[in-house]
Amino acid sequence: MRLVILGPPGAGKGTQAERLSEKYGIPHISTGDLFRANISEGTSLGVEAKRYMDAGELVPSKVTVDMVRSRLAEPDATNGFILDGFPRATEQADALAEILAEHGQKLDAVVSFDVPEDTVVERMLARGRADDTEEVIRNRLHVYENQTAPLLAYYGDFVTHIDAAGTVDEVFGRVIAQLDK
Ligand SMILES: Nc1ncnc2c1ncn2[C@@H]1O[C@H](COP(=O)(O)OP(=O)(O)O)[C@@H](O)[C@H]1O
Ligand SMILES: [Mg+2]
Repeated sequence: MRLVILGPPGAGKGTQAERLSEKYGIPHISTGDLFRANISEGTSLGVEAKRYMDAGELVPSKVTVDMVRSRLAEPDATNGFILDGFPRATEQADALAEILAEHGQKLDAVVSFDVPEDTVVERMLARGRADDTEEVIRNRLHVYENQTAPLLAYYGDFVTHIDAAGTVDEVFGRVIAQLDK
């Protein structure tokens, strides 16, 4: 299964992607996690990405797409993957379609986690990651509305909408009920 998870920051994409990865035996690929790993390892990609992440801005698509392209070329991703945090802009969605076409593949599903803004802000403040301060959160939500939300129209009827309010177990139940259809 080749799956993309969309939704605002704090919607619970990473949590659910982890569980889906276990259930379906396919890798959870999170661009945010890949950037954070690069930051801890002190790579030049990490140094570049950190500037944008600290401000709640998108890392430039060129470097992001290159990173995803090499990750998807790894053997564990040949039979499927769960993409979390990518694509985050329509040009990234175009790039993803191209990468998949190069492998003779296409997406099986795009799942959108729908959750009210108040809830995501609460969740992020509770999580307290480095980029989870109130000011950066505000900017990330703004960037989400402007650059990422248009992906819902981009994928149109292909999107499966999930109510992402509720407990982790409740949301997981809703996701697999849709995917197992
Ligand atoms: N596809 C992407 N394109 C550009 N920047 C990205 C992308 N994915 C992650 N980032 C950067 O990493 C930050 C954190 O992303 P992420 O961990 O996915 O946040 P969340 O889990 O709250 O949605 C983003 O605010 C952005 O700076
Ligand atoms: Mg996440």
